[in-house]
Amino acid sequence: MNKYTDDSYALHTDLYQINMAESYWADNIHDKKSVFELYFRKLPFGNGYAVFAGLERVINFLTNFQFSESDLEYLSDLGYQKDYVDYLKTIRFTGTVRAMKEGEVVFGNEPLLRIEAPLAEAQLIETALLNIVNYQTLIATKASRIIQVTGDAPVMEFGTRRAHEFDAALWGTRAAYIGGFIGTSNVRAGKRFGLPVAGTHAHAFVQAYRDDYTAFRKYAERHKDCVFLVDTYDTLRSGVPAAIKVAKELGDKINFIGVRLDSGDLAYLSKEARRLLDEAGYTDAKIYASSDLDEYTIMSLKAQGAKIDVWGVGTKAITAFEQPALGAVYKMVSIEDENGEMADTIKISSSPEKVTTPGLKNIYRIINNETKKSEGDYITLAHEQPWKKDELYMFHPVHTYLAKTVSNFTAKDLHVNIFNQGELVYDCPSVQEIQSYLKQQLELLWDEYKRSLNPADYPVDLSRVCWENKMKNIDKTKKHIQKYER
Ligand SMILES: Nc1ncnc2c1ncn2[C@@H]1O[C@H](COP(=O)(O)OP(=O)(O)OP(=O)(O)O)[C@@H](O)[C@H]1O
Ligand SMILES: O=P(O)(O)OC[C@H]1O[C@H](OP(=O)(O)OP(=O)(O)O)[C@H](O)[C@@H]1O
Ligand SMILES: O=C(O)c1cccnc1
Repeated sequence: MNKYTDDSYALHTDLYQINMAESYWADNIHDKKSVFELYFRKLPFGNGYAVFAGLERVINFLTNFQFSESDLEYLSDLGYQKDYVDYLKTIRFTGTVRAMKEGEVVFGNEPLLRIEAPLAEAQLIETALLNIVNYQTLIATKASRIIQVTGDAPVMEFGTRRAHEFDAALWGTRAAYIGGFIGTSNVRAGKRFGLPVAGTHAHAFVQAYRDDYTAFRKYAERHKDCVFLVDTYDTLRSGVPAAIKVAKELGDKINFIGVRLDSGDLAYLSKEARRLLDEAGYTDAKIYASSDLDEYTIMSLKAQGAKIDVWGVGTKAITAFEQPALGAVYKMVSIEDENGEMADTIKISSSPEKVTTPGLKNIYRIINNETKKSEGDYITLAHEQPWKKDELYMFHPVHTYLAKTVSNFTAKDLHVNIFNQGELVYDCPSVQEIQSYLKQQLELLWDEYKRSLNPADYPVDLSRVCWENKMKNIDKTKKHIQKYER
């Protein structure tokens, strides 16, 4: 039996964060002001955009950030000295955070969260923030990708049984809803987040009653809304005819919503099921389909003329099938120097995409006032005021010859204030509001960025000031390092 109570998330971190914080504390630099940014470099699934999710849980985590007595006891047992453990006991999150709203359409190299906090605090929260944002953003993006293919047809989330354990099912379901799914079969997620819950029934129900007709009849005697699963024995000879028979017998006593197909050739079976339902007069009855569906299968089924009205998607959305992780990172961009001034920091790498962009920054979406479409995103140093400019010169930060001048634009600040020196200053919207926010933001994007196959590259540019500052820091840091090279 484990003697420690699992009663906080403060240790939901990598050991090296605790060790680094210990050195900062021992060296008395733990309270130095620092700035970190959380961002990913590459869009997942080859998609043209991603959907930011995870902020609500990040807020919960930071609000409650505190080592519990059992955390401290465990750290003591691991061998950490009493004076350091006593310091950890006092730690709370006292930083300032700006972040994208959940449901924001985001791209590579964009600061999704900007954390200004005492160095030790900023370090101790890194792992949990990445853990939350990486997963939820990945699932919201996968869901949105599926929604781009299904169009107006509703998609239900069915993935809990295949999710990577409880937390992934719960928060993944929420993320899928943000991405555009209309509801979930997970009842706990419904209760917790106010998501619509719905469902049909399983093959076991038909097996329990031995035949389709008896099973559907028993189901209908107790449940008004009926979607009958018709593929347990023989979809077209037994399942669909039994559904029609029960619908006729019970008439207005039930709301015969339709049937669900879960195996076989979904294109053929859906067309035949449609024909049988229409011939029986049930032209409004819906055909649900599930069975390892994802955006590719759905696209193919639509191309085959499948008559499917509602899609049930489980495994491949909740597990982010194809790409198991989003590679978001958390990088220091600025730290207080010996004189109490903020100084830029940079990480240089032989791969250009891994070189960080130094300084406290903001990010804007540049919206063309005539087309109402976005021209691209524009990252500036915090003191810049792009909204005051009449013209903006936007250029690719690596291939700088790719450039354009934009006029008559609105610069929308993509960050909102979340914490101000430890105080929460943001009201989390409901999941329904987040879902509709995403829909509105997608309207700003040309279709070329939204297609699932080979989408166009969306511009994420640095202002000239920000770009020049980055180049200056690369030179300066190289010179500094040369002094230590042998
Ligand atoms: N007409 C179709 N075109 C393309 N893909 C299809 C079509 N019909 C079904 N599929 C997909 O093909 C796969 C078929 O799955 P699989 O062979 O495992 O069996 P199944 O018919 O679903 O039966 P079971 O789940 O009982 O094993 C699923 O991913 C399904 O979504
Ligand atoms: O296919 P997914 O996208 O994951 O959707 C959820 C699946 O869960 C249920 O199947 P079940 O667990 O009974 O097993 P099955 O795959 O054999 O139908 C349901 O009938 C779907 O097939
Ligand atoms: O309600 C359903 O049809 C359902 C729920 C979970 C998994 N598969 C299907």
